[in-house]
Amino acid sequence: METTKFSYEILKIFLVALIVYISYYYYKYFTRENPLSGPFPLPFIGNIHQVFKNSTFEPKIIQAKYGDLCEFYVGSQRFILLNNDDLIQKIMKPTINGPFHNRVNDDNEGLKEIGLLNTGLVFNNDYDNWQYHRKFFSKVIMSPPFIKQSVIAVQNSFLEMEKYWEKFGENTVFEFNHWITRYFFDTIFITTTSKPAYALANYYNKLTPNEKSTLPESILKESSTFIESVDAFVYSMLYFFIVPRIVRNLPGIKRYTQYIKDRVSWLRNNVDNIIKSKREEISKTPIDQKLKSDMLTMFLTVNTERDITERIADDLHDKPMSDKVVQENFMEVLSAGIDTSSNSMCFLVDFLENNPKAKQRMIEEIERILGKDPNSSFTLEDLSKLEYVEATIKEASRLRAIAPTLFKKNSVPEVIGGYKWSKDTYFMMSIDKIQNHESYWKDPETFNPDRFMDNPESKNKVYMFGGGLRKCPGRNLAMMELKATLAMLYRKYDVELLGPLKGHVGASRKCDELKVKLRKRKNF
Ligand code: HEM
Repeated sequence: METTKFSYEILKIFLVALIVYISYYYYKYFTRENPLSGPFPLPFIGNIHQVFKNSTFEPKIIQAKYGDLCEFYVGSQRFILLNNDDLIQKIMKPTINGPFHNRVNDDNEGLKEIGLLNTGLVFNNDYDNWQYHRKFFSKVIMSPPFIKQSVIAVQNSFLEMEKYWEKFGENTVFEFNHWITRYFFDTIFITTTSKPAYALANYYNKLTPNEKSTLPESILKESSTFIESVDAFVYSMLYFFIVPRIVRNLPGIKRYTQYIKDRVSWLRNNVDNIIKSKREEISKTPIDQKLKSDMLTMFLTVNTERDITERIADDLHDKPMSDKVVQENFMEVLSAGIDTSSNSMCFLVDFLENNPKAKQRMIEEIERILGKDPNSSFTLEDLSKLEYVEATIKEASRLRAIAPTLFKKNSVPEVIGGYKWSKDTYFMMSIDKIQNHESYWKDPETFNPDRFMDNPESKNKVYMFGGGLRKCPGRNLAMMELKATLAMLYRKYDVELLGPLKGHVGASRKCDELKVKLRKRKNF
């Protein structure tokens, strides 16, 4: 009897709390600033069920129904969805310490929980701290010596990948997306640490259990778990940012939340080991001997007596970087630099194989500029002459943006789309829609790299690398890598697609499956 009464009291409290929550939720909704059209939100989830379809984030569905300036909710968080180029001009201006500098609010509990708020670059709201990291990042990654070194690394990785392809023979079905992820992983890893990761070799060994290629001792014990964890780390950014705590902790979902947390902490521990080993290498290198010029060594020596960065840091930031800060920067290089390039490459192959005329034109340019010998090496200067290849990359990115949505928020009240918005409004730019908007692009659905050759100005309307002060600092490196990879693949191989590309959109657009056959070209 007592127990029944107690349960009844608990139920009563629960119901009252629920009614208060729902009433408050809808009070906030009906009194919101500048009501726009958009789907009606539900308590707790908002419009999650309408923007996520088959695990894919699809704000385009909202735009199609509610227009270029509209809104939707995730939980109780309101997002203003911007779907045309005019609406984002102010946000994309590179203004120092401008009002749209940050992507997220200072109090985002999810990003705090996963340890991503105000660290590194991506979710760093502390302008001075961000500026220090950014300066360092830009000076290293965008510097011609670093990119020249990467041109060599990318060619070496491709040669290694081909060696394995040759062993399999021409009738093999290759899971292109898996090969290319490992190829970019090896390339980025060697340029950032001077150490080989052997991700390609490990993958080859996994596919051929009877014919193992022997591997020397590596700094990285488990390259496939490492790649999986980088993947989870990238996903954690969207997941912890967007999914409300209450949903993350629902029975069933909680296990998945824990899985992501475990992967991220596994990655952090392993990155710490790499840093430790690099520190040891530096301390064991005699003082009169030159240190390696990789990115990790730069991070670890900046503002020390062995600084190899030629004082990239400025007088305001004159302290060495702690291991924690190095860990954050290094994880951002891995998370931002591998998936983005490998997924771009998969979508490019898919487009080119479905558009033989553009492919032919691209191959002609490659052969004209790099020569007919498919084994000859090339330089950064050679790659910079590949204009049609660049147009192809832009066009693929226009149609299948790797970052199909970008978030920004305003730190002071601002006017966007004719409405004045209070500070801390979330704006979501639908890059997918903006880059396919029929009011700017002729035949937007058609793959046509020539549009950039005929009208070079329109390149500025493609936001492959975002915009403003936070535009991707890896853009020169990424463009070089994509051009080089397209050139090495297409000057030597005929690619046969064995089915449609399968993919989805999570934190970024991802290729989940691309099966191909690779045959050496007949004329070679
Ligand atoms: C095809 C390859 C790539 C694509 C499509 C890409 C795209 C982007 C985009 C769209 C942004 C957001 C910009 C904005 O908010 O306006 C971004 C930011 C960023 N990217 Fe990339 N990226 C690529 C490769 C790389 C590489 C190779 C690196 C580093 C090695 C890198 C490092 C970063 C970092 C650190 C940020 C955050 C910058 C900040 O907040 O200040 N990315 N990237």
